[in-house]
Amino acid sequence: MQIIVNPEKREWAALTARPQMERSTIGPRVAAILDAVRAEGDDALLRLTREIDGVKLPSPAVTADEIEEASRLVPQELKTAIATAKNNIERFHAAQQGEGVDLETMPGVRCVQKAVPIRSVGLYIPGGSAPLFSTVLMLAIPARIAGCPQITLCSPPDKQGKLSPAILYTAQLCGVTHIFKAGGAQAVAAMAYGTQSIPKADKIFGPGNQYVTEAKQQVSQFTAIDMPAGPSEVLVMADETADPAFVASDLLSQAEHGPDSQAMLVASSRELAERVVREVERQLAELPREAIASRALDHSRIIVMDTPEEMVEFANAYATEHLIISMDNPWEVARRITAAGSVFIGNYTPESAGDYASGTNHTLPTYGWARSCSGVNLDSFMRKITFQEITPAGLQRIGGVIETMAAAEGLGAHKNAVTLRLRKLE
Ligand SMILES: NC(=O)c1ccc[n+]([C@@H]2O[C@H](COP(=O)([O-])OP(=O)(O)OC[C@H]3O[C@@H](n4cnc5c(N)ncnc54)[C@H](O)[C@@H]3O)[C@@H](O)[C@H]2O)c1
Ligand SMILES: N[C@H](CO)Cc1c[nH]c[nH+]1
Ligand SMILES: [Zn+2]
Repeated sequence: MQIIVNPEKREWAALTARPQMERSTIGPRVAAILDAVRAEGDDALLRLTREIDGVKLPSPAVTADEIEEASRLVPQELKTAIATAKNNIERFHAAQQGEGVDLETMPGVRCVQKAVPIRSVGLYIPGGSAPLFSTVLMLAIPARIAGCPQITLCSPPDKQGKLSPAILYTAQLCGVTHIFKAGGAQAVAAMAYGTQSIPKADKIFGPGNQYVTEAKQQVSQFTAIDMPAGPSEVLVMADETADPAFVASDLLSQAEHGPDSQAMLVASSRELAERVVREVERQLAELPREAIASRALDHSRIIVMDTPEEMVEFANAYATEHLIISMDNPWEVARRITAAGSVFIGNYTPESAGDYASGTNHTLPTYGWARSCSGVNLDSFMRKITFQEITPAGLQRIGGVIETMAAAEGLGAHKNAVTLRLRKLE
């Protein structure tokens, strides 16, 4: 990892840049996939699955036998761990349920806001380089709590044409209603437009690689999406109170997701930075996904900054998916964070706790989208509808305001809609 000491402000734009595939390459490739699935439905989906994922399927649907077999194949220890994680994620997301709003803004003028679930949601579960069954928990649990009646899941099949037993088991456990073997941009297209087998979703959720993320952004003209949740990234802020081995393990835990992941360290001294580098090298050599992680580290960076204020400013400028604060008085530092997907406080809060089991959601904005987007949460699966009712006395109170404003905008019909009613009340 490259160490940069006290960079000038003008260098920050380059230092906060993400490794991205050329949009001019990936954009047209994804657009062609979307067009094919839109035009030909299941035929294109199965053809693309054969060409890209290298497996010939008779149908994208998962059978009842496959689901039953999956439950037998998942070891009890994993089922117990999934149950604990599910409980924590359910508790954190159920606690996000609001009371709704029902109040009189003026006597006789009642305004109500009510959350209603999205009818049909599509969940993308990554499975290219690792089947992320934990993502099923992160998406299906809030969808169920929100009350979404139709929950469709797509995930890429392996070379034997199967989904991982852990994905199938977790999907069943969390109340997913339709499960399909489809990955990448073609799966996003199938959920966006619907095919003969796959129901059209009103909103598509889930993380994925650059093809999946680009596809979600392209279909967002037709179907809502959660947010761009692309290749994983982490930024660790560390001072002399940090443990270099812990910091290295957190950087590597995101680097191992994919070659286009990015792990950033903002350190308070060069000495700390060098200790972390030594730890990264030591731990990396022992990782099963060493090759993937080391490619991600090629475009990862260590920035050394003199003051905590500068470190905070840089973290906010980077707007990372995951932010770890391994610094003295971490909550005080966290108070000044204005852009991050999810924040991990102190030396004993590894980022992987949020990936799996603490209760927070791991589907989070990447590429700096944390400046304007939230991660997936209960609200993501709802729409808020407003209602209003005005009594005759209420209209007599507010009517003049509406008439004056409508007249000032030159909209006579708007004004009349009030005037006619007020006359009737005279
Ligand atoms: N931001 C988040 O919240 C979050 C959460 C979890 C995972 N992730 C990220 O999700 C990603 C998972 O990626 P993955 O690749 O393992 O699985 P994936 O399921 O996202 O992508 C696999 C699919 O990509 C498609 N694909 C691959 N190469 C292609 C090509 N050349 N042309 C067209 N399509 C192609 C294939 O259809 C394949 O099925 C990682 O980058 C990880 O960091 C992000
Ligand atoms: N870190 C990923 C989000 O960027 C989520 C994940 C799932 N499994 C392991 N990690
Ligand atoms: Zn992770």
